[in-house]
Amino acid sequence: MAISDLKLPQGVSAHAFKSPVLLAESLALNVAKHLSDAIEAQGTATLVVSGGRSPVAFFQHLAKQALDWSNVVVSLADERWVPVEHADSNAGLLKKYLLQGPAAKAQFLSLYSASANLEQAADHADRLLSELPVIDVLVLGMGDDGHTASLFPGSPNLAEALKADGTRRCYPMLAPTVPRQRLTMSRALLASAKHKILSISGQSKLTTLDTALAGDDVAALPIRAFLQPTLEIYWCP
Ligand SMILES: O=C(O)[C@H](O)[C@@H](O)[C@H](O)[C@H](O)COP(=O)(O)O
Repeated sequence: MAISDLKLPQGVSAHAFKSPVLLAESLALNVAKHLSDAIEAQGTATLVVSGGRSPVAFFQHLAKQALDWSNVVVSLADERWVPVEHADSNAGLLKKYLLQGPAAKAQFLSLYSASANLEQAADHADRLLSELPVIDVLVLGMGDDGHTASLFPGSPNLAEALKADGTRRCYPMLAPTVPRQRLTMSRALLASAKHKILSISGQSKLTTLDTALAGDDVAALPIRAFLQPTLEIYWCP
């Protein structure tokens, strides 16, 4: 199927690119524009990004954008509960590819803490996130199973974390794959972002999106929580 076959609701738009590099370049320009507009309007800008493997090129392009990085706060939609030195750490990924050069001046707000257990780490991140300014730009990813951030179908805290009007900012979650212990921003916090973007690649994710658009059980496919105004979808094969 093609991205133009998706039956997108009003307020949800899609951009298709021929390659991951072209997507990364365009996404970086779009995000940088929103961040510089926010800095101009309010003095600071807040960016929340996702981890995984596919955002590397986007991070590298974004790091090259001329921005007043010292006035940018960066955080993660979700984190694996591993120290920053661990190969699976999203904070580690960010430090390696985004918070480099001038972008190293950005303030990074980490969800990870070396607490006694995952629940305590989530409580710690929840408190810390009360200091997070309004999110100007959110970049989500999505798995083939319809998870986004670390809102995984079947995870014990999913129903709570998916509450549209919830006040908690961070939840402990269990992923189906290692590292299983995750920390995720709640749906309510993620949805409060002013500009929401979903960046995905590959045919299988288009199929997941098509299935998600055809139903409304958010717990079955948590990405459904974000397929509503306003969302920009970036896709490449
Ligand atoms: O820490 C994580 O794993 C992510 O934040 C996760 O939600 C990711 O965005 C999706 O799993 C898609 O990952 P890819 O874009 O690498 O396929």
